[in-house]
This record gives sequence, structure tokens and C-alpha cells, in this order.
Amino acid sequence: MAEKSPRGLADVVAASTSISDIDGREGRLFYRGYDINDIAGRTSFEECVHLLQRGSLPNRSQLDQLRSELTGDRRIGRTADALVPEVGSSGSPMEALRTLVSALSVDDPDAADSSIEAERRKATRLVAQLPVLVARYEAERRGTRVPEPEADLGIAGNFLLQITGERPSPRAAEIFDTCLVLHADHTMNASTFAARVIAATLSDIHSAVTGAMGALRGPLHGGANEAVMKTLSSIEGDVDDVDAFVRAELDAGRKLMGFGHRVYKTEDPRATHLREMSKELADMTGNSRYYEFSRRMEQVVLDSKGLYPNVDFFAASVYSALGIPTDLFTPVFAVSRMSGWTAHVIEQHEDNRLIRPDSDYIGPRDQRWVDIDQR
Ligand SMILES: CC(=O)SCCNC(=O)CCNC(=O)[C@H](O)C(C)(C)COP(=O)(O)OP(=O)(O)OC[C@H]1O[C@@H](n2cnc3c(N)ncnc32)[C@H](O)[C@@H]1OP(=O)(O)O
Ligand SMILES: O=C([O-])CC(=O)C(=O)O
Repeated sequence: MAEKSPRGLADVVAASTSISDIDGREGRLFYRGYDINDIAGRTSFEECVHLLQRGSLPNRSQLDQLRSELTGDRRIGRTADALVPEVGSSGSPMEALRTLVSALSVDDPDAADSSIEAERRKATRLVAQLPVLVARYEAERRGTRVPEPEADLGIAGNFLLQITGERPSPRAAEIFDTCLVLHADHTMNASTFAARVIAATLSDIHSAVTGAMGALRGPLHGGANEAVMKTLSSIEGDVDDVDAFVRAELDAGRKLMGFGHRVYKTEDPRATHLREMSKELADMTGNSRYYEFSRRMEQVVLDSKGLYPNVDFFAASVYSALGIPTDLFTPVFAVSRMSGWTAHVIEQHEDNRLIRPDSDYIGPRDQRWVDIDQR
């Protein structure tokens, strides 16, 4: 019998990767050896996609090449497009988008090609298509049309334009671009692990990222950013009411979304950047309510539970200040994480072995079979 694994596979090494690395004690994150603190705010999301999917930071001509591929790849196929009205009116956006991402495979120009070269093209295409799919979903439920993308804006700027209907200020676009960089990859998180398990059966990249969308949706993972916003907006009164709210939640044995992490034993380095951007946006917009609530909440949670905010916590006040609807926060996470998921699927396929762990049977044994009429 195999040795018992820790609950939730804590500290179990499930894959070898050269895509990202975390030092949980020191609170450090690296993308292909680059410290996130050196990348965030200095590297565009498109450069980050090149780093994760193609293995290196691009030079100017490589970046131009990737940008033109991403622009050319934006179109979503007829099948997914026709499904938007069907899935767009009910349920949650993540539910709808999980289905729509799956449908992208039907009209993919490389649908019939399962080579690694075709998989690389599909990976880039998925990064280009998901923001458009989210915008298409948003336009459908608002009864509007998706604004045309603007040539001088990147993925981040065009996404804000297409979601809010207004061209973002240069600084708002930069801030959102940094958010996409910060969320792009994170070692063996639940959705990436799900994607790798699917890829390891030699299934296709669309199947893998559809499974990842399902895993990301849960409130213990990417769904926490939406839950944080709901918490912040549910607190009535002023900042002094935050203390009582937090204590009541903790006394009732409820978890506060956006706090705690399986790997970080100190502050998540992404939260540090997001906190700064939340403050900057509060100053820019003249509305500091959610920033101040967040600051107070993190202090009370740290004092009473010793827990630090994770990436989802300050992302909530940042996205809210950027005018993104609350139920699109997790889809925004997916827009970024698509780059990491696809990089991991490629890495898995380049050196594959089926992922099939063991289980620890805890049910009854030696049961006596009885005929159905005697049960
Ligand atoms: C992008 C991301 O996925 S980041 C994570 C997003 N998820 C969240 O923010 C949801 C809230 N946080 C959590 O649920 C957890 O901290 C997780 C899921 C992130 C990590 O889970 P685990 O490593 O399994 O830790 P676990 O849930 O066992 O928590 C350990 C202890 O800390 C407590 N704890 C952990 N997080 C929280 C929290 N947010 N609020 C209150 N208590 C918490 C648990 O109740 C538990 O206490 P106990 O030992 O007294 O029972
Ligand atoms: O690593 C994790 O478990 C969750 C996380 O922070 C992420 O996916 O960004």
C-alpha cells in the first residue's frame, strides 16, 4: 500500500516545471527565474506571455511578431459566437465562459492538427481570444456591441475599452496591464494542476483549459476576488465598522475571502503591488472607501488570525476602481492565467507521463453482497 499523502496534497511535489517558482517563506515569486518585483510594472502582459509560453523575454522584433499574432488571432469562431446568446442570460459569467472556451476548439484553424507546433499556435490564440470572449459576453448581456479594438492599445487597454465602453486613461491601462502580469502564473495552483492532469492523458489544450476554468471558478481559488468585493460592499457604515464585521465573521467560524495561502507564510508579493495600485486608484478616482476598508480589514485579520492577504484581496478594489463589474473579476483572472495554463500544457506535453496518484481507501471492507429484493 502506498504511503498516505497529506490532506489536500500540501507540500507534495506534483510536477517539475521551469515556468514559475515560489519561495513561500520569503514571499517571493519568479517567472522563469525573473523576480516578480522586477517584472511587475516594467514588463507588458504581451512580454509576459512570450516569457511564459516561449521561454524568454522577447526582443523588439519578437514582441512585434507576437503582438501581430495576437491581433490576428482575436477573432472568435462561429460556434462560440453563436453560443453567447444561449449562455449569456442566466448563470454566472464563469459558468458561461467555461462553456464558451470549450466551444472555441470547434472552429480553431488548427483543430485537426495535434502537433506541438499547432498546440503552440492554439496557446497564443487562446490568450488572444479569451478577453474578446469576455467582452462579447458582457456586450450580449448589456444588449450592446463590442467596441472595435484600438490598434495602439494592448490586450489590457483593449479589454478595459471593450468592457467599460470607454478608452482607458494611459495610467489605468498600465495598472490593469500590471494586474494581468501579476496573475499570469503560480506554480502548481489548483487550476494549473487540473490543466496538467488533463493534458497528461494526451488530451488537447482546449480540454485542459476548460477544466482549468472550472477549477479557477471556486471561491477557494480564483473565485475569491469576486467574493472579496461582495464582502467589502456588504459592510455598511464607515471604516470603523470593519473591525466588528471581521470579528463577527471569524467568531462565527467563517473564512474571510482573500486571506491565507497554501504556500505563502508571509505576504504574497503580488498583494504588495496590488495594494499600491489600489491606493493609487483611490487617489486618482477620489473614492477611497474600498481601499480604506481593505486596509483596515487586513490589519484586523493579521492581528486576530496572523493571516496575510493573497492576490485576490486587493485585486477586488483595483478592478472595482477600473470600472469592471464584480462578476467579471474571476473571468479577468482567467484572461491572465490563460497564459500560464497554456504554457504548462505545452510543458507537460513536451515531457509527458500520465498523472495518476494513489488513494487511501477509508471505506468498509469485506461487505457481503445481498440481492436487491433483500436489501
Ligand atoms: C488565487 C488564489 O487561489 S489565492 C487563494 C484564494 N482563496 C481565498 O482567499 C479563500 C480564503 N482562504 C482559504 O480558504 C485558505 O487560506 C486557502 C484555500 C487559500 C488555503 O487553504 P489551506 O492551505 O488548505 O489552509 P486551511 O484552509 O486548511 O487553513 C488553515 C487554517 O487557517 C484558517 N484559515 C485559512 N484561511 C482563512 C481565511 N481566509 N479566513 C479565516 N481563517 C482562515 C483555517 O480556518 C484553518 O484554521 P484551523 O487550523 O484552525 O482549522
Ligand atoms: O497558488 C495557489 O494555490 C493559488 C494562487 O495564489 C494562484 O493561483 O495565483
